Amino acid sequence: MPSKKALIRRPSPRLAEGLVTHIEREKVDVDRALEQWEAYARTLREHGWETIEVEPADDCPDSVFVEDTVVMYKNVALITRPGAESRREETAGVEEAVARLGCSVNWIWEPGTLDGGDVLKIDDTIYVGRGGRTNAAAVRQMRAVFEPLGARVVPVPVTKVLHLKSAVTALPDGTVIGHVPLVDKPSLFPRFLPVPEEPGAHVVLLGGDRLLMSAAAPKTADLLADLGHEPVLVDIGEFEKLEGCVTCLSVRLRELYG
Ligand SMILES: NC(=O)NCCC[C@H](N)C(=O)O
Repeated sequence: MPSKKALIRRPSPRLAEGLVTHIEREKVDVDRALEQWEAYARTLREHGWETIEVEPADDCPDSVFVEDTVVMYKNVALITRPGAESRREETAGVEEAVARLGCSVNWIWEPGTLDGGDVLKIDDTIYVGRGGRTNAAAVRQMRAVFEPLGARVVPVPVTKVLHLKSAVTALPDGTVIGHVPLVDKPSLFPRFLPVPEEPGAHVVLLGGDRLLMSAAAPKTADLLADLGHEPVLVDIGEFEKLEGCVTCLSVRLRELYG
């Protein structure tokens, strides 16, 4: 049954200690981040999404990036085992939240490691980035969980950025978009549209033609608007300093029952 709920998680007061892997560390303004997070959540609600706050994890600096802790397919939640050890404690609160919503719950087990940011779903195709955070054992485990439900799991290499979805996401019609210098192999995707800015590669589908995007990608917003989409821009600059993007601040639950 279609549902429009989105998990979000309030930033930790320790946000500024979050991990940085592929970019230079910059000072994060935690108060500003909180304002940006509130505006992000408000935007989801303004576009018809009921936001559900996962219990905050104040000791986990990266916990606001809730997308990395769970992957949804239909009403089945796969609780991840994050590739960075410092993020492993984030999953407990998320597991509780999805169980309370009536999802079936599965887990990635050791030696598997998986970050939700490495998972891009386009209908029943689930692309998984095999990069710094996600390993082959997790790809096999994900196959075992989701393929019996009708999915096809397609692993793709990720070497230039933190996560697959740091490099590419998909438009409502399934076209994959990405900033070419950061995409390992654009030809792996059946339809690929290059975008001119790195943050332009990240869209969250709000419904209809509406695309939630970073305000840091104005040229891409113009390009996509010119193609008939409706960009909705949010400033998430403090999270971008920690390699976050619009996708990682929420998990949309689109097929819950009851
Ligand atoms: N899915 C995402 O894009 N997550 C961003 C995670 C950023 C965080 N600082 C990390 O390195 O894990």
